[in-house]
Amino acid sequence: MMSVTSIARNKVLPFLRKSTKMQSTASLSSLVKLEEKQGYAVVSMQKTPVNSLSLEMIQALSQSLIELEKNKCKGIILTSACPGIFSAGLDIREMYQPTDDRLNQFWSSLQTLWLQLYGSKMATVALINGHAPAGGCLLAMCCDSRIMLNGKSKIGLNETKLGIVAPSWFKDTFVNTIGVRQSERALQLGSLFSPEEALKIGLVDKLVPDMETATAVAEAELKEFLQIPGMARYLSKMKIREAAIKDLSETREADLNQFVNFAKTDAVQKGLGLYLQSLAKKN
Ligand SMILES: CCCC/C=C/CC(=O)SCCNC(=O)CCNC(=O)[C@H](O)C(C)(C)COP(=O)(O)OP(=O)(O)OC[C@H]1O[C@@H](n2cnc3c(N)ncnc32)[C@H](O)[C@@H]1OP(=O)(O)O
Repeated sequence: MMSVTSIARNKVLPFLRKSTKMQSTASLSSLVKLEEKQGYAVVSMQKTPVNSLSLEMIQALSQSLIELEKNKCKGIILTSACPGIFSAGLDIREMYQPTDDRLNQFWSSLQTLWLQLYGSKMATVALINGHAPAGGCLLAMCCDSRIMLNGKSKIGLNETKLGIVAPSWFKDTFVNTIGVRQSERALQLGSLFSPEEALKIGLVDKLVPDMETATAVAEAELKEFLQIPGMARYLSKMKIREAAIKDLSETREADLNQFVNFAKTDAVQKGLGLYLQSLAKKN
């Protein structure tokens, strides 16, 4: 089990051997763990307690994908090392009373991560071993297949419950995954689905009863994708995803401005503040 940086230093993974410039910041490397398997990698988010997607976490994930792709890794299983949580979504503290510079970097890095993961040439399986609200759900939907641990966890785009609006590319990813009607309803209601409900609407592809089974099922799923000739598989995926990817690629600046202006409004700041308080009160 190694961090991005330690893998590069020790030159352990075959697909990381040609590694050149690595993100050297120790804080990034401690957030994502990479494990070598036969021909693929397990990418585990390990930002305790809930894998909230802070700027550093987003950049660590991005850096991991860059290195893996650069070194010809064919597939990944994206999962979490935090018990009961896949990812709590965007780190709300990044959006609450932010500095302009940090907010810009945060959103721009998220755009980059989405473009990388949603358009990845690698085969990608999300092993959703816990809650996956909002940005957590988005990460999972960027993958080619989703295996979810059955139980009490919830998954969905719950942005409206925080008084915020999922941007177009979140919506596009949702629509491409579960269809227009389900997305329209779930986006408005900010629905969070149980694993059984998520399976029913196609938000996840398979449920597993425990982690031992989960790992085996995720590996088998990834291998099924990897058996298909890589270029044919990738270009087929792109036929579904390329319109959304092209759209954000061409409108990044406008999307960034829209997000920054929206996030800084009094109404959004008030809503985020109250939401953070409600999370804190729970404890
Ligand atoms: C215009 C904007 C468009 C972009 C839209 C945004 C997309 C997003 O992703 S917004 C984030 C949405 N996420 C959520 O609504 C999830 C909020 N969290 C939870 O519901 C629960 O924490 C969760 C079910 C994930 C886990 O529950 P527990 O295991 O009971 O943990 P706690 O609730 O006690 O949380 C522990 C600790 O983490 C802090 N936390 C949780 N989520 C976030 C988050 N998203 N960002 C930042 N911090 C988060 C929580 O406050 C606790 O902190 P402490 O009290 O300091 O321990």
